[in-house]
Order: sequence, then C-alpha cells, then structure tokens
Amino acid sequence: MVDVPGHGKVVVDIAYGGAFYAFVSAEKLGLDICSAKTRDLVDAASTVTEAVKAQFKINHPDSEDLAFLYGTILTDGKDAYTKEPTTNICVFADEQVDRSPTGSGVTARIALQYHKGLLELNQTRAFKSSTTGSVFTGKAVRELL
Ligand SMILES: O=C(O)[C@H]1NCC[C@@H]1O
Repeated sequence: MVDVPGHGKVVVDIAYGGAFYAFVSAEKLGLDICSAKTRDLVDAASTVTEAVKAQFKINHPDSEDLAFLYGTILTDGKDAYTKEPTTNICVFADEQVDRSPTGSGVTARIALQYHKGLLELNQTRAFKSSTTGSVFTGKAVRELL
C-alpha cells in the first residue's frame, strides 16, 4: 500500500524483470489508459514512482546497483489471462515513456502474473503499448527461486 499524493492509499505491485517497476492499474488513479492524455499518464506514473521511492526500500539479492525502482507501469488492469493483449504504458528513468511495451517491464509483469497464479509456465501472454500499439509476447519458462 502506497500513499500516493492526490490519490490516497493505492495498492501497488513491485516486480523485477531486469529492473524493478511498480505496477498499478491506471483506473485506480482515475485514468483510462487508452483515452487519457499521455501527459496525464506520465504525471500519475511519476507520482507513483516518487511515492514508492520515498516509502519503500528496494532490495536485490545479488546486486546493490540494481536495487532501485526504475519506473512505474500503468496497466489496463487485465492481469487475468486472455488471448487479447493487455495494454500498458511504461514511464521510466527521468519521466521517459517507452514506445514499446518494455522488455524488462513485460518480463517483470509476467513474473508478477505467474506469481499470482494468473499465468502458467509456457503460457504465452501478449502486451501492448498504449502509446504506439506495438505488441510484445512473453512467457515464464521456469522458476529460479
Ligand atoms: O525495454 C526495456 O527494457 C528498456 N526500454 C525502456 C526501459 C528499459 O530500459
């Protein structure tokens, strides 16, 4: 639970896929990921990033260099499996917006969905960028920990 200025207490997931990201449905921040202005999505995502950074310490088991939040990914909330792509926007680093669904972000989201029992091993899921419509697919292939 993160206290997000302007939005109150919001449940946020944090997952790692080569970098750490916070994940939250845009709807929980009062935004429709498909129709909202990119500026508004960036502002909301950045507010989440700053709130998580201020309220949580991120740990990485092997590398202190990787122990930081790289950004926030706003989603359409469709984490339960469907064949249709689930849409997201990745706002990372210094308020940069990825034109793709984000390799490390998709990897982190797959790990999160697998962890929640929403994806099975070798079940391919598709992810779409809300800004460009580009699609990545990915799947969890084995557990490491
Ligand atoms: O797709 C990726 O993982 C990279 N693109 C933006 C955020 C990461 O650096």
